Amino acid sequence: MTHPLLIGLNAQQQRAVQAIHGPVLVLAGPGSGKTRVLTHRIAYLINEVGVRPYNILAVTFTNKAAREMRERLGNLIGESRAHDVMMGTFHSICARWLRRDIQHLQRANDFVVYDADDQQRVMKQILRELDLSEKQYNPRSIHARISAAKNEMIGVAEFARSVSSYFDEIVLRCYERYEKQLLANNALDFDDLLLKTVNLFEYHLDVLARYAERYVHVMVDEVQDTNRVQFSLINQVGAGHNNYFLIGDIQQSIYAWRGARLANVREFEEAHPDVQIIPLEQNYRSTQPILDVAQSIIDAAYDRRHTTKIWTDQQDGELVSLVEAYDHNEEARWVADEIMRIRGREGRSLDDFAVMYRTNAQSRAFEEAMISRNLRYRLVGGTRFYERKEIKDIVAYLRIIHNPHDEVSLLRVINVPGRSIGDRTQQELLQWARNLDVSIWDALELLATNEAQSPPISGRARNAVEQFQKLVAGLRDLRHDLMLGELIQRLLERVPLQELLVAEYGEEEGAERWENILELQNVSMEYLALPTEDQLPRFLEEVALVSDVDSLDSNKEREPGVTLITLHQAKGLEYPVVFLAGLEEGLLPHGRSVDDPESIEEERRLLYVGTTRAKQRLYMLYAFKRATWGRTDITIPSRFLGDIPKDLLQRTPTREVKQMPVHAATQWQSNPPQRTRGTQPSTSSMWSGASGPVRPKRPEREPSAASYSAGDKVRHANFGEGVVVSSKMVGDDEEVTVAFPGKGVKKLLAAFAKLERV
Ligand SMILES: Nc1ncnc2c1ncn2[C@@H]1O[C@H](COP(=O)(O)OP(=O)(O)OP(=O)(O)O)[C@@H](O)[C@H]1O
Ligand SMILES: [Mg+2]
Repeated sequence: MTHPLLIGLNAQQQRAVQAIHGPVLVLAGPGSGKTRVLTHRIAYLINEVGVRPYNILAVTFTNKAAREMRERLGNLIGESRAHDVMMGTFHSICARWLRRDIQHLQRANDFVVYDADDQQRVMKQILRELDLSEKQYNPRSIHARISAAKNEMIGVAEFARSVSSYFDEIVLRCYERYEKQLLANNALDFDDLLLKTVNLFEYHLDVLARYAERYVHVMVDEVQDTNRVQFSLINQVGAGHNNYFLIGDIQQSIYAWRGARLANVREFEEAHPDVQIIPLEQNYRSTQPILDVAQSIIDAAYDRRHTTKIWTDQQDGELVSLVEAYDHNEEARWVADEIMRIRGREGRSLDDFAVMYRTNAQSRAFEEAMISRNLRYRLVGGTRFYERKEIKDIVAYLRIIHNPHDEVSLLRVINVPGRSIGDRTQQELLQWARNLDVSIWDALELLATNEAQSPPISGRARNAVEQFQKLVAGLRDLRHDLMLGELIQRLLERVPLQELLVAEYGEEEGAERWENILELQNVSMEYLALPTEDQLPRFLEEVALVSDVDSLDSNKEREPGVTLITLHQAKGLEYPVVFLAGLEEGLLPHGRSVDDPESIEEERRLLYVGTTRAKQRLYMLYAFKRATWGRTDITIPSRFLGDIPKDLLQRTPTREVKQMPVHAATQWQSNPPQRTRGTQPSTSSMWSGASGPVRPKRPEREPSAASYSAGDKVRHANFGEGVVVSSKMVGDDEEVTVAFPGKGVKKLLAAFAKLERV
């Protein structure tokens, strides 16, 4: 009889679930159920084999994936058991291990994790200290070099040995200081989380033994995108029981630029000759026409050693559409209109749609098009909640309450709200602390206890600094005894942030930002189940680790919306209807990669990943003209489009193109695009659409007239009833100013505010 946990799996998938001893590698194409198998396998191990959840380690690519997996697992075997499985990204798992064991590396357990923004602040401070100009030495590039070194497990000493250019010399000096600064602040950056864990295991075999014994099963999703340090971790922790379950797809490797190594998989096979390799061949996600297009893109790859064939029994389905728009604005408008058309026809939820693109900057046109049509959307990777200034301020306070030696956070809020501790005072304090070789916090304590000899500041500034020290020390005293929510409450009572926000941003924006802070209170509720003293550290850890994709479902009771997402972030996800936008030379493949055949191939795989996200309908778009870097240029369609046989695509004209005398598609039919390999395709041999007749520039759409006028009565979901004061068109949208009795005057965008007339 089939075990319940094997129902809904095909024979190959069942085999993968039941292969529970020794190393197992599942390398299979997109949509073949790898992630589903991983989830079922965990459930099977627990329910059927009797493995304790505590003994299972499962690594996912994003926190969102981990959450989803935990939820599905909860449905299969019950929430409490699912909860005990160690599941998360490499970063979140390492953070938890280090929290427990970093003292073996002579570091304190109350470390803070610096996110990208904090890392930049440190870098900038270092450039200042080294008297290097930010203009000449981009802090971001220097940090990227340091990060790449860390991912290759190259420390300062080893880096020093390999310095071969003047730039490296500069990076080395910054690297040294950067490490020192992080140590002094008791902070770890993202890369440290992995590197320090590998170090911990390398130098302390007794600690490693504990973990290696605990994790009887080690499972990793998206293994093709692991870098060197991540793979070392897998090998270290898995060595105890040798039960590895690694799944991935070589053709979907798209993170080489972040240090991902395909060689990891090959080396794993070499190191484990007994590895079982299980293929999965049936695709359950996409229709045949979509898979055919995907296959043709990947079949043209240089390296075809790993090409896996996938098949589906969903033979029917629409041909993939190829759409040429006039420019990026029309591209966006056309997509938005098409979403409305499909919705009208098929009654789909907005959740069914995703627009994918190569670069974040491409999102703007789509956002505008969605807003003007009143289509709700979710932008993945925009300004995230935790990157908003007011939230970062509160989090910085919470971090110094947790670890006052975190100087980045301390300097961030020492003068928030304004306490007359200006830049000069801060620099003097910093200098003084450096001379005494103590942290700024230690220096503040010396001041407060009057033990300081020749302190650098006096009078009002000193008084203000002492007040600040008292404030933080007072909150620190409470940190073990108060729930996270209560602690935030106390902080807000003592630091008048609400007034500050109103003073700084005005009534409306101030109120909006204050609401964000209140939202943080809601977040704190999620930690209620933890012991009081664990709530703050766990919260801080998770704040630092939320990745872009996680903002997808930050709001639990969210309303449906179109997803706007970059191709890199779309990995592992699926949507019924997908629009791939901007398939042009310079965007995909990206301009940065055109000189390097390896990078071109990675761009090809990126398109493959995008194509295989679609379940039922796929659109591939490019624009005839595009504005980039402030210039509008005529584009060349992506060379990858030339690899798709023309009978697999249907040309879908945009409204405007339809009126053209010479239709691009007709020329194309008689003049198919050439296959291009590694060379810049010439316009003439490619799409006639791009080189076709000169098209008239179409006027922008007439802005429509405002629909509200002064005196109209309206109702808003949060603010209640109000009276329209004025209304005007801003771009495509209507900005309505409404007076709500008792709530004040608000400026609202009609497309968002969902006002009801009363
Ligand atoms: N045996 C099956 N029967 C029905 N549906 C399945 C089966 N296996 C997988 N699916 C469904 O197919 C879709 C793709 O599965 P999944 O996301 O696990 O694929 P994947 O191999 O991880 O893809 P990717 O490489 O894109 O990460 C999911 O919606 C999943 O629920
Ligand atoms: Mg998957």
